[in-house]
Amino acid sequence: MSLDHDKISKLGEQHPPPANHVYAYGTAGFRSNANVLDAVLFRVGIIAVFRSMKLDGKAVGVMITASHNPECDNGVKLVDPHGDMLDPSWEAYATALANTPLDSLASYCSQLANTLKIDLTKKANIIIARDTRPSGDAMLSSLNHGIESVNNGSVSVQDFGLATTPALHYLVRATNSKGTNDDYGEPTIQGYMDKMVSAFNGLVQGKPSIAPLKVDCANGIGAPYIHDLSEKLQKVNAPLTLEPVFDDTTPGIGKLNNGCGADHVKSKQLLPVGFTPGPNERCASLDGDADRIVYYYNDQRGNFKLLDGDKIASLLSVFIIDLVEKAGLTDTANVGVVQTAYANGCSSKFINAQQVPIKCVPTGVKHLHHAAQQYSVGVYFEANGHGTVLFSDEFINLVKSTVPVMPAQQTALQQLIHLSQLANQTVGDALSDLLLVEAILIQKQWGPAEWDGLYEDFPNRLVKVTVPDRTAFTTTDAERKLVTPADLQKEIDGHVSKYQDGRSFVRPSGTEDCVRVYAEAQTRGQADELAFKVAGLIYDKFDAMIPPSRLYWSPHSYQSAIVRLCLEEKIYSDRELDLIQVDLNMGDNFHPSFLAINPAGTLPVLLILNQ
Ligand SMILES: CC(=O)N[C@H]1[C@@H](OP(=O)(O)O)O[C@H](CO)[C@@H](O)[C@@H]1O
Ligand SMILES: [Mg+2]
Repeated sequence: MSLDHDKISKLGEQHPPPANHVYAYGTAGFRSNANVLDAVLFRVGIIAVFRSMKLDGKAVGVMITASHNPECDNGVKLVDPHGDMLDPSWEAYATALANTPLDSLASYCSQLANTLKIDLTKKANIIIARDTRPSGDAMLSSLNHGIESVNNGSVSVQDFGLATTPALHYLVRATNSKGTNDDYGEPTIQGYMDKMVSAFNGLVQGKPSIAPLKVDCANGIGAPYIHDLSEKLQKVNAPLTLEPVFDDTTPGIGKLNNGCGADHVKSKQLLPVGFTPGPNERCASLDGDADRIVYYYNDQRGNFKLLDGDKIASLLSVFIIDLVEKAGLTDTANVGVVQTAYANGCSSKFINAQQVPIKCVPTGVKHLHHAAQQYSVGVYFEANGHGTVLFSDEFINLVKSTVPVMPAQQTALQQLIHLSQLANQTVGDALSDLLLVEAILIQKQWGPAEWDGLYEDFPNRLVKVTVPDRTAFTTTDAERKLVTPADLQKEIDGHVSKYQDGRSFVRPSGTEDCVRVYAEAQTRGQADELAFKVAGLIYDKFDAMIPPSRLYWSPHSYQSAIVRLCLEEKIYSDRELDLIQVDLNMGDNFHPSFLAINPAGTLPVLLILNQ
């Protein structure tokens, strides 16, 4: 059987790629402004069918989302039959197909099917979902056209409409495992919710309730899910009440992720705009597709305190180790935590002190997920709040086959089973993580301050630097050290050595055209200063490529670098800037200053000194 070239060409012509646009299937699939994605969606439809045919008709997932990005963006990523990310070897095929010119599209499809040895007579099953973005409908229709263009009559499509990313991952795994020994659950949204609620209930039954949790839904798809979850918890009299805020999902009014959501809170280290929780009130923020969550609260003195992915991982690992010990499995099971270079140094110290091994891997969920699979119980979290807990089959079998000798051991064994059913086994999941955290807080009867008291974070700063060519930056040691540009690492180390507990690294972003600079140190001022000094090194190196400055004075090279950064990212009007007072104690010429960061939250755009 061969492909119908006419059909592919005719349908493909309705979705022409824009001129001179190069696409890449990155860490988060294809992602950019929605207005250049039409052709990509069409081609992803083709790849999805091929992938499913190649895997004997097992369901593969397609999620249309741009997560925490602004509402005008969109994106698409593929989910493999087990519910995890697309096999990396296929990322290259997806990239190649997305960049194929229209006139060779049909022939390239045949070539690809040939290379991949795809039996074109096979069935294919595609499961689709999308987030609340206004461009979602058009994206969906391009995707369906792509699927149709290679439909041999045995392609089935299940469209779940608006859904969160982790729900889609669940649906794919549940669909493929239905009726097997490895049944993951009912392949419906209802089944997804019910599985979590029932596992949560198992963990908290009979416990006294704790204060309500305010949940910032980023004005995204998480909103209806949190409302639904809240009703379900009420129905079963769970000791937890959810209070959704930022839950307006009206498309096209620009509210999605705007001044709210997990990315805003984590990267700006600020509350959602206009949100004023009372002292010690526990709050959480989801991102636009509800696969990330961060917690926070204002302490008694009104200081904003962030409980990010590292704090969540720490809470989970403390709880899990205790359960494993009570279950009598410490000698047979290995519990481990997987982090990236962005994990706060204090979290790593804390986790190590609990005798839990930590593995540091490169940024990107696929790396964390893979590393966590090596443990009996693998807790993985990116600092930005994306993560989950994976339980190996061997460990679950061990728990099920262990005969308890004491009631406390029996309880611990049962709780481990509930935990394994509550934690999403396919991908980071804001709802499942929320319930995991809440179950632990309920068990411990802790408020946010007690949880926060596990350890105190080092202040840290993340800035992004636009460079002419980010591929000039290569790294080693799980991205913590630069290999190229030559000698830059030595210069970074030189700066770092001047700070007590200082740490800083530079790596090229996998999702944006920039390099990221991370720094942490003992005080906020030192962390900022170190980040800017390292950012300055990069600017000084690439001096010639930076547009001429028309701004301010520059007594020190790195400072001029910061000022020049403004031009790259354009100057925003005063009203758009968030002014944060920082104490930049950088030598005699410097005085307490104001640092302004742009609305994206990462880049310093203006330093007003001598105020
Ligand atoms: C510092 C940071 O938060 N980086 C994010 C970001 O990757 P970059 O490669 O840094 O652009 O997007 C990834 C995909 O969403 C996410 O996995 C990762 O944590
Ligand atoms: Mg997301």
